[in-house]
Amino acid sequence: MLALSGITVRYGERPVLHGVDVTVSRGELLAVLGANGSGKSTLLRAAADLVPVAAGQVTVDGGPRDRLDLALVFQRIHLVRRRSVLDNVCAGALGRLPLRSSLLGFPREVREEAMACLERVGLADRAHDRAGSLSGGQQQRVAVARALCQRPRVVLADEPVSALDPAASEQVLALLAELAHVEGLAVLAVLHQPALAARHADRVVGLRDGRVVLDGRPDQSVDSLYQVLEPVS
Ligand SMILES: Nc1ncnc2c1ncn2[C@@H]1O[C@H](COP(=O)(O)OP(=O)(O)OP(=O)(O)O)[C@@H](O)[C@H]1O
Repeated sequence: MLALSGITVRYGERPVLHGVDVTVSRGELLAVLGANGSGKSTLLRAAADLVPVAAGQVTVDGGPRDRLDLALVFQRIHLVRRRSVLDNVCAGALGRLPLRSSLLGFPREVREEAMACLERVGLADRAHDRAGSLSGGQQQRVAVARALCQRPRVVLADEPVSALDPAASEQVLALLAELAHVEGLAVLAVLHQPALAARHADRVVGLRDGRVVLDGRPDQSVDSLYQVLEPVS
């Protein structure tokens, strides 16, 4: 389980998260919704240790978090476009490989594991194509495969479908839900689309001005999910 407890983040003097408590169980896809500036990305960055927290703590399965436990998927897809799809997925394993072996090319076991990750996202047939030749939705699925190849316990996805068309968005969200349900990962995804959250997430957290204002099942009321997105009057 990923547990964020009492997370407070300030940028300069300005508090952006005020003692936020959020948990994501293994096997669960949690969607975080909120208006622009409500603190969603900051929460994800705090979980990933990419921003200093003024107070609170982050644990994974009850212990201190290890960088390798957490795999990140971003809105802007960071693939090496001129390298093969397979090499990009292999890069997910870099954190656990000795530098020498990665400089010499990825070992066979890693390439086999990366291939299995590509099968998982339905792109094994594109393994030897240049990553840059894939569509945006396919590239995001490669980014998910790379995250999987890291063997994480937690996946943190920051607006993973914001740049994708509706069909590709559904595919990527369904894939993230499957990783949670089948692989038993804890998956936290920051989303802007309540309808997508309602269809795919197991639980939804709503943030408003750096505070949790909703935490529940996504089927409770899509209206209440939309209300979270309304700016504070
Ligand atoms: N590096 C930074 N330095 C200073 N202020 C920041 C920084 N990053 C974010 N902020 C501010 O913190 C607040 C929360 O930003 P954050 O990006 O977490 O919100 P968000 O909910 O993810 O927004 P969006 O939906 O627009 O991506 C905003 O007011 C933003 O201006």
